[in-house]
Amino acid sequence: MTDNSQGDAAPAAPATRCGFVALIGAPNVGKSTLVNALVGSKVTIVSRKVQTTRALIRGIVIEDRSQIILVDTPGIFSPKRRLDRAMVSTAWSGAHDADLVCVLLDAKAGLDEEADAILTKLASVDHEKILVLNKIDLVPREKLLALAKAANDRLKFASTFMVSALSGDGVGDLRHRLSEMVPPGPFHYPEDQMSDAPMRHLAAEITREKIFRQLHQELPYQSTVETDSWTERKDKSIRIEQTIFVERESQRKIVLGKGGAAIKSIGAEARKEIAEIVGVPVHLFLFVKVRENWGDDPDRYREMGLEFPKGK
Ligand SMILES: Nc1nc2c(ncn2[C@@H]2O[C@H](COP(=O)(O)OP(=O)(O)OP(=O)(O)O)[C@@H](O)[C@H]2O)c(=O)[nH]1
Repeated sequence: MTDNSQGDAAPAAPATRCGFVALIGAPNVGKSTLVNALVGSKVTIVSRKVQTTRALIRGIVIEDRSQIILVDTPGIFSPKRRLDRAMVSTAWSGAHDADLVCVLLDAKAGLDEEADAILTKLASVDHEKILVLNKIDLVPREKLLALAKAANDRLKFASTFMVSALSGDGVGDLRHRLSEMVPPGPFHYPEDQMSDAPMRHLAAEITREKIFRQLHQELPYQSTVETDSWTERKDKSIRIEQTIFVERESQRKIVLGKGGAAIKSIGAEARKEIAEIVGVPVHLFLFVKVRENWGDDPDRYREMGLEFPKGK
């Protein structure tokens, strides 16, 4: 890693920043509207269909020299059924993995039961948190100040923003603050891949899930999947190439299966699910590669949207 902050060598280019920001809020607080306002028209947002099933990238913002990757945390509500509880715990783990947490409250609804449950739960998340009061166009100023104070009394927030995602009011300030708060580091997504990035990432997640479902008893370590290319063809179908990385030759054989049976079935399931989401036919090509020590490579963790465990 290079350090541009000291030394008297030639002046370095200003350092970049990049980080994952988890958006947390009860249903209907305006998350989608805010993502659209933050991102602008640059990046296509992942289909709404998949929001309820897994945490995923909602949009990528470039501000100054920072790349801000907005991640969704689906299903943050008071879970009643067991299945819902499992889903919510996945969502919260998304919050733990992110670099920053952005908590959205509906200013009109105030600190209702759902908002209260979220604030309680957030007490166990160590990352810096930003409070965003949305829909300020619907609420008189005094009420906003009282709500900001009440929420800050409940939980320590690094900053509080009052915005209207719908009108765009206050959104620029929020974007700027996020760009300052994400940690220093290289962009995770090259700028020429940004518009595909959410879909590439989601497609890799889907394949990873299929591998896990089919092979978790045989594969002791988690493999990692990367989408190498995503090309739209003339007939509107999409050609996707992915590489599955494993650590040993023996694991490669497991992923391939007898006569390629395992990879064929993983590919068929993943292809079907990706095609359902994108709504056009998909041609999926999977490759399996042995890459020793990928578990020690910070980039692989980033691909998975995880923090590289420090100090090891
Ligand atoms: N008046 C007003 N309405 C808003 C604002 N932001 C969002 N809304 C409305 O609130 C409703 C819910 O917004 P969504 O962005 O779909 O909220 P969400 O449920 O958090 O998003 P998802 O979880 O992605 O479905 C929509 O009708 C929006 O138009 C705002 O700043 N002001």
